[in-house]
Amino acid sequence: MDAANLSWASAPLNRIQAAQGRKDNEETTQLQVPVVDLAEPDEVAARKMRAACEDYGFFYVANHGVSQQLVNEQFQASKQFFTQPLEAKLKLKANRGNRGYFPFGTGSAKNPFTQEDRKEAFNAYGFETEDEDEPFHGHNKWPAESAVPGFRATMERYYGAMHSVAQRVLRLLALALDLPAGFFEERFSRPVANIRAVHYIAGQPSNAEQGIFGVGPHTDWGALTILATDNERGLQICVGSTWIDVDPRPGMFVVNLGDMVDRWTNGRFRSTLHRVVNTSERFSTPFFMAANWDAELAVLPSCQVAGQPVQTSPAVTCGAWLTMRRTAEYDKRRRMVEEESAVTQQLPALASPHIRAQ
Ligand SMILES: O=C(O)CCC(=O)C(=O)O
Ligand SMILES: [Fe+2]
Repeated sequence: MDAANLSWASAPLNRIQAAQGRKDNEETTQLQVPVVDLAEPDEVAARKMRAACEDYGFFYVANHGVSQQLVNEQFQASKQFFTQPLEAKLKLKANRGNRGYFPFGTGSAKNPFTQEDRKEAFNAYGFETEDEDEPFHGHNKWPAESAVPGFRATMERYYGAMHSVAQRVLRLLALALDLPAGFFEERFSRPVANIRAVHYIAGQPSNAEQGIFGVGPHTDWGALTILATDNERGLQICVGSTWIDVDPRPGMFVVNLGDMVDRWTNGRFRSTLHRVVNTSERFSTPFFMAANWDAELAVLPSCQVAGQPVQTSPAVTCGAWLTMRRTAEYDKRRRMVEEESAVTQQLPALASPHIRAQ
């Protein structure tokens, strides 16, 4: 390992501290999640992605190739879905497969230390199986075509577009790690991936001091998340001990890394704690992509650095990791989370004591 490789472990904090101390026209420069322009040559985009992944675990993507019309149609479809009477939505209530409808206040909080999230949501995956007992497997639960015309077709089209963006991001991510561009292809040949339409309810604003959130502080379980939001603010990420806003930017998506990339890279590329503090009604649609169900989450050889501890225990598969994170969520089994979860590793960084107090 050369000196340049050895320095990556301390690079993120150094860079962020430098950014915090910098003055620009007498005003302190605000920390800003960087933009990666997907139309730039691979080596340029990969270099920017590398810095963003080390410093923030978050970046915007511009020139991603998805039309604004499809993004708008998707939000229209999502609104139509949530406008249905609760009774109709409850017929699609999600079960073990994590597919279908998640009503407001029914245990969908991802962080066992906060109150339930102030949102309702709908999940559909890019694959279906006959096995309804296995977590994350089974059939999607679409509403009848007559109930929400065009919903399924629009969401499936949107899923396809997100999958294409994700594949481009994965190639750049491999280059950013000095690996061949196709390195991740095999691990994502049958990804556990889904779109999640989310509705943060009107009249249910967050209150961070009271531990009330649209989505409580959490890390994402998978490898990559590609997020579209409406124009309402709300997303915040934890950098050092500060929460910074990641506001909507026209024509761009927000991409963040999940726990799987954090594990593969031994923490070099971060799965960053984030939350939603919304003040009014808000719609967002994350696309979550985890690896193949049986992909191993062992640290990549190129990310094992002499002198750095390696996250080895236990070596898990993608499916085991997802199942464990979900079990921790639903059962609120704190000990399991404390032992295993990146959420807990980052919790001491939180400013508000209320979050842990419950
Ligand atoms: O709605 C957002 O802005 C982010 C949602 C999120 O972080 C999640 O669902 O994992
Ligand atoms: Fe998230």
